[in-house]
Amino acid sequence: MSETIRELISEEDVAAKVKEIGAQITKDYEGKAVHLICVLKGGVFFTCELAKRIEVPVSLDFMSVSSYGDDTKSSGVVKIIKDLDESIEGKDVLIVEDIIDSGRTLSYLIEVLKQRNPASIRLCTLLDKPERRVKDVKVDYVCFNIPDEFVVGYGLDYAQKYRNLPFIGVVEF
Ligand SMILES: O=P(O)(O)OC[C@H]1O[C@H](OP(=O)(O)OP(=O)(O)O)[C@H](O)[C@@H]1O
Ligand code: HPA
Ligand SMILES: [Mg+2]
Repeated sequence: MSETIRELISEEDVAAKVKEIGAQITKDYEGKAVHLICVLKGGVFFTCELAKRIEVPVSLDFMSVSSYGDDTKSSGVVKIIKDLDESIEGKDVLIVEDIIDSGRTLSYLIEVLKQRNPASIRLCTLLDKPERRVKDVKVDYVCFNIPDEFVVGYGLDYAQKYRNLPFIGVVEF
């Protein structure tokens, strides 16, 4: 069975919105440094583009969690595959995600990171699917709200494919 991809958000629209959110973050963190935590693998493209649009000092760390495996449905179990390299104690942490869907991944991650005493913790996501929420998550920065469809591109995968698409597309089976 092979799938096709229908464009949902163009490369140009993503770039413009990332710039806008970067400017908002710059304003909100004025006089501080921001410690970005990229949630691998999906968050990596967005993190790189967003970091370039933030004009306060930025540091970066990476965490890898997985709940979807190669499926379009969450397993419901979030696993830490790679933890952070550095302590976040006293830092202003901004978690950067590609998508909040059921909310399971982020509600788990926020609980884990809160225990480590950061000065603050906020969440920025490229995409939000609010209709699908199972776990409540407070999202501070959202680039796009999207309908309940499985999307790929700009870091998001279906069975590890399509992460490198420069736009956001819907998978049609
Ligand atoms: O809100 P949720 O329902 O928990 O879904 C969102 C999470 O699922 C995806 O990760 P995935 O487990 O597919 O790992 P990946 O980023 O390596 O593709 C996505 O990148 C988010 O981290
Ligand atoms: O729509 C999606 N696409 C890719 N990965 C995902 N993980 C949660 N939702 C999605
Ligand atoms: Mg995935």
